[in-house]
Amino acid sequence: MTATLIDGKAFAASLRQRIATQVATLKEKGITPGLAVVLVGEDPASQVYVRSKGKQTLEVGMNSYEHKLPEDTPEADLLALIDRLNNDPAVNGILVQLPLPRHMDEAAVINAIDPAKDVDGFHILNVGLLATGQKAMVPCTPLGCLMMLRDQLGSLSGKRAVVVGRSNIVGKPMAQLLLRDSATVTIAHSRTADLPDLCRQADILVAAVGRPHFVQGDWVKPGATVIDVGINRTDDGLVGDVDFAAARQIAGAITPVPGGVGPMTIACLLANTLTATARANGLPDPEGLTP
Ligand SMILES: NC(=O)C1=CN([C@@H]2O[C@H](COP(=O)(O)OP(=O)(O)OC[C@H]3O[C@@H](n4cnc5c(N)ncnc54)[C@H](OP(=O)(O)O)[C@@H]3O)[C@@H](O)[C@H]2O)C=CC1
Ligand SMILES: Nc1nc(=O)c2c([nH]1)NC[C@@H]1CN(c3ccc(C(=O)N[C@@H](CCC(=O)O)C(=O)O)cc3)C=[N+]21
Repeated sequence: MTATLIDGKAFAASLRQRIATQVATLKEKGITPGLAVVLVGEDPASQVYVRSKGKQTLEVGMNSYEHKLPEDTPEADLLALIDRLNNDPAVNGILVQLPLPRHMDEAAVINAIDPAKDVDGFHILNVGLLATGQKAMVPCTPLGCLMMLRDQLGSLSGKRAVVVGRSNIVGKPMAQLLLRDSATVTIAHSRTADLPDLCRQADILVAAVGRPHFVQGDWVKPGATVIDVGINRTDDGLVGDVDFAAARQIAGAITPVPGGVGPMTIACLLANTLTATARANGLPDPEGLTP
């Protein structure tokens, strides 16, 4: 039996459709959500993401504001731009593309964003709200993974989940969301002992490592749901962190790369922008877009 393919591209398209409908309703009230994306430097991969984010933002009926700054921009200039965006009522969401140039203090920049406009969910206030089970802005990649897992499995309660990777942008918030849904969660990383054995216990296996084909087919529990967050550019094109060809023979369901988590990340960014806009206007959270 080969695994069910979890079609992130189609899931994201239907999510964007729902978002577009809700944006249209807001516009009737005279409210147009606005998303500002800030890119510092010339990284070609980042430019691709920023372009597709901008395009999809417009497609759902939101306003898109792009700010491209040169690589050698002083940190103070970036902080001044963030301050302007924080105070601009047309801007409901702010995303500063990471990684930042080495001369900048990433934490200081992220924490300068108004937490209510922090559509990445990286601000320490949002991290703390998520960790304590309060209403937060939730990081887009883990939120997209959660939506696909719930769609695939229904309840996650009591399932054993292993998250490989402990970054602030993927691994840790993914673990928080799984825990909130009452999965039994283990976070693995580069110092984890017996990683293959640990992975073999997982009903839900999330790979966010940044190494092409790192998770082997025989690390997968038969029937498990495998979420591949990895985006690795190789000579064979874009590949994930999971040996997809081998894993799909064993898993119950698996996300492909491309066409899995990536498109859901961008759709969830639009979802968060809509949520931030609703909250800024004292409206209830949009249906089905928050965890
Ligand atoms: N699809 C999408 O929308 C997105 C995809 N990504 C992709 O996801 C991947 C992960 O991203 P990100 O979390 O930012 O990456 P980081 O580099 O910040 O974190 C990688 C994690 O993997 C762990 N790791 C590295 N080597 C090993 C190993 N040999 N065994 C076990 N664990 C290991 C590291 O452990 P340690 O902490 O011990 O060093 C670290 O916790 C990347 O491919 C990235 O491109 C990222 C964001 C969004
Ligand atoms: N502040 C910030 N927030 C982020 O969310 C953020 C970031 N910085 N820096 C970079 C990473 C990476 N990331 C991706 C988004 C979409 C795809 C995506 O749509 N991928 C397509 C393929 C696109 C292609 O072909 O290159 C897919 O997987 O099908 C991938 C990766 C968001 N990130």
